[in-house]
Amino acid sequence: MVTSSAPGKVYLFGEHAVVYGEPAVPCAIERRVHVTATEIDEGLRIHANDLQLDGFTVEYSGDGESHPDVDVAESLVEAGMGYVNEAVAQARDAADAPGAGFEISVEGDIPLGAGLGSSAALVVAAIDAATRELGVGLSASEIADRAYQVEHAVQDGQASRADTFCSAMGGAVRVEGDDCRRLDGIDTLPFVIGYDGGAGDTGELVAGVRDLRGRYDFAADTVTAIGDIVREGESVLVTGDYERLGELMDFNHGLLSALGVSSRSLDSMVWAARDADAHGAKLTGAGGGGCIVALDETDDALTALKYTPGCEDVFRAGLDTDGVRQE
Ligand SMILES: Nc1ncnc2c1ncn2[C@@H]1O[C@H](COP(=O)(O)OP(=O)(O)OP(=O)(O)O)[C@@H](O)[C@H]1O
Ligand SMILES: C[C@@](O)(CCO)CC(=O)[O-]
Ligand SMILES: [Mg+2]
Repeated sequence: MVTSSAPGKVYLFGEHAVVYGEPAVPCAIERRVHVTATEIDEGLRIHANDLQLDGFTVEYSGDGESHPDVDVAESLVEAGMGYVNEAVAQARDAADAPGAGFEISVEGDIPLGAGLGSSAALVVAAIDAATRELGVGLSASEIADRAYQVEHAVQDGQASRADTFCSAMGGAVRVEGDDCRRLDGIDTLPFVIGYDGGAGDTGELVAGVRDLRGRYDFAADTVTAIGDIVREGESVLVTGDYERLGELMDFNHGLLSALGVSSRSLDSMVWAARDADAHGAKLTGAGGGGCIVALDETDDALTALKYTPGCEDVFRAGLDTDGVRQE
């Protein structure tokens, strides 16, 4: 039995634009998904207590047998389990063990579908745990690459390498197309996260931006301008100037808003953080609902968000310099 964990992430800058080849800077945070893999004779059994579909906790046997605890459409369960199914397929491939059976247990403290990269953390940890269980040790970058193939497949081709690379490597990273690297020397960033309790549909939101970008040159220019913010931001990041980083985060949020991926609750959390004198605040991830990230080393934004209508949870999440690891 092997347990591995991998971190979630926030985007300091660059989500959505990264899908069109602009650079992005995601940062791993101290919230993780833990996956335990145990080799069994055949098939795949998954325990995922954090995942609720129509109010039912999921216990799933991927070998075609319906499990009695599940009373929702099998197709819904299949969709929910797609990440684990594909991660296990990658592990079987890496170990050259196509028939290996697994029992997989998943638990984490990253809200699902909220822009904090729970899917990437799940896939990265699952590939690591399942390959180690089969006696194969992949490097973090090999895991990142296989995890990207999984996100790409499950999300119908709508995925960048950003979430999976960041989760596998930890720390602050820079992703531009296939060029992925860790940004050295960034050990701490004062992230405060506000969560509206909701979720956005990543595929739909990415498709919406793609449509706008196709219809209006100024929408395409907006995507390029986000890339410009990232290029500016990465040079500011090494100076540790939070005031300017925050200013660029605010700008980035404005452009994401213009692209139609913010929401009333995300905007109101962003404004609550700014009113409390955070250096800056923006939505993180695909948007539509979920989380914002503010930069604030005081407790002011944290306190303000606690009392902001529409903000269900608020927490500090330090930069996690560790990526995937065996527990
Ligand atoms: N702890 C978990 N247990 C079971 N499934 C999980 C868990 N964490 C993530 N998942 C899977 O990942 C899906 C959420 O992935 P999705 O990409 O929509 O959101 P996210 O990764 O949290 O946010 P984003 O991609 O915007 O950063 C869940 O619906 C589920 O299938
Ligand atoms: C919206 C997006 O840029 C980030 C989602 O966390 C999509 C992706 O990069 O795969
Ligand atoms: Mg995801």
